[in-house]
This record gives sequence, C-alpha cells and structure tokens, in this order.
Amino acid sequence: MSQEVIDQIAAYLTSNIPIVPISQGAEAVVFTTNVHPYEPINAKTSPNDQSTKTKYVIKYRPHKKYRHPSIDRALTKHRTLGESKILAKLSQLPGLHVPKLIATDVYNGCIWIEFLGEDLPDSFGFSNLKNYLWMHASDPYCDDVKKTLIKVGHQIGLLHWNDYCHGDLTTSNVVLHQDNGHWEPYLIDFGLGSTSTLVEDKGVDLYVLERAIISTHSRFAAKYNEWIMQGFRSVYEDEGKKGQQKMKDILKRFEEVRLRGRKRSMLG
Ligand SMILES: Nc1ncnc2c1ncn2[C@@H]1O[C@H](COP(=O)(O)OP(=O)(O)OP(=O)(O)O)[C@@H](O)[C@H]1O
Repeated sequence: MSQEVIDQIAAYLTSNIPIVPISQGAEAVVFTTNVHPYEPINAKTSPNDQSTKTKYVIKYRPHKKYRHPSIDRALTKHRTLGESKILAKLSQLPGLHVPKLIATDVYNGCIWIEFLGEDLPDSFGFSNLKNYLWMHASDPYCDDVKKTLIKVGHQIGLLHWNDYCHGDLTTSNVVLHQDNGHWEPYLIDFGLGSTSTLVEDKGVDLYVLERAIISTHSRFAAKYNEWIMQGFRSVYEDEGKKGQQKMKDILKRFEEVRLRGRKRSMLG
C-alpha cells in the first residue's frame, strides 16, 4: 500500500485516530480503527490498541493525480456521497444486513462504517463468503453451508425486491458476521450500488455472483448456486402474485445474461 496514501489520510485524521490498513482496491483504501468519530477517546484504551472489540472501518478514496483536480474532487464527492446515501437507505430496510454508516466526509472522500466479520479459524482468513466456502471444502454440503447460502440468497432477494442493485456482487463482498452463534451474511461495498427497477441490473448481479462462485469453488458451485437461488426466490414467493411475476422476469433475464456471457467466452 502506498505510503503516500497512508500519510495523506493520517494527516487528515490526525494522530488521535490510529489506523491499520486492511485493503487497497482500485478506487479506495480501507483501514480499521478503534476510535469512533463522535465519541471521546477512552483514556483507559490506548488509541493504538486495535485488539478491542469495537472496531470501525474507514474507507478512503485518495486523490488521483492523473485526474484533473476539479474532476477528481467532483468524482470523489459524487462516489463517496453515492455510497453513503445508499448505505444509509439500505440500513432502513427491515431484514437487510449492511454495515451501519457512522460518518461521512464527502469532500475528503472518507466514510466511517461499522466493522463486520472476524478471522476464520485455521488461517482461512477474513470471514467473507469466499474464505468461508474454502473453510468448508472438506464437508462442502454440510448444513451450515446450506443454511448460510440460503441466507445469502435471501439478502440479495431483499435488496432486489426493494429495487436496489449491488453492482459488484462478488464472494468477497459478502461478509459473514456471527450473530448469536450463527453466521449472518452482510452485503458490503456499495461503491457501484444503485436504485434500479431494471431486470437487467438484477440479472447481472445474480450472474456476477454465480460466476464468482463457479470460478473459486467450481466443484461445488452447482449446489451452492442452487441454494443461493432458493433463498433469493423465497423473498419473491412471499410477496404473492406480484412477487412471482417479478421473479419470473428476473430469472428470464438472468438466463439471457448467462447466454450472453457464454457467447462472449466462446468468442474469446
Ligand atoms: N464493514 C466492513 N467490515 C469489515 N471489513 C470490511 C468492511 N468494509 C470493507 N471491508 C474490507 O475491506 C475490503 C475492501 O472494501 P471495499 O470492497 O468496500 O473497497 P473497494 O476499494 O471497493 O474494494 P475493491 O476495489 O477490492 O472492490 C473488503 O473486501 C473487506 O475485506
């Protein structure tokens, strides 16, 4: 991770807010901190002690030197605001699991959100869906995996039923968080999220996740995707005739997106 970016955000946050880098994506750098932006720092807890239970995520969109400064500022503001708004709206939807938005500074490209998940045992890494499925590779069809994947599908169903789309639905963007001893899937990274009534956007979301599972867990992917779709369908089936019709339309488009994907990969 570039030291320049770390210095940029460290200067902005000041030394009162210690940060630990955890990821650098194409657009944003993600850090954890144990400091809440609006609560006084607990004198008993060293600000450098990241082992405390309460952790927060700071997602920072650094300046891009190759962009014209005014375009860079406008894009940073637009994307930070877009992600913050969608997170705030999604956390109002009953049953939908997304990290809570704590604070946002759109001009400085900074979002403060709830930290979710944990390290999996036996060095399987962070508890996103991808690593969780690897962890279960020796017993891939166990009850725990089935229940979790049905819940993942249910979360996507809720998102789509409420006319939101994720835009980058990979297995790394589904984080498993323990609630009362059970894994609950949370959807993260709404940087490309949007409101949408279009079956195309929903079909593409489903296709992206299906491909992600096929590419990393190919041997078990058929069953895994079937369970995800079971959870997805259950949301629409609970909504009576209207739900059934909407689901039919989405599934039809999903199949078309798949066909387009197949054609593209055959043509290279
Ligand atoms: N709320 C959260 N709780 C725990 N970890 C998180 C949280 N948000 C993000 N992360 C971690 O940081 C990583 C990157 O976050 P995110 O996907 O939001 O950023 P990004 O820059 O859009 O990433 P990419 O470009 O790789 O898609 C996630 O894959 C996850 O491991």
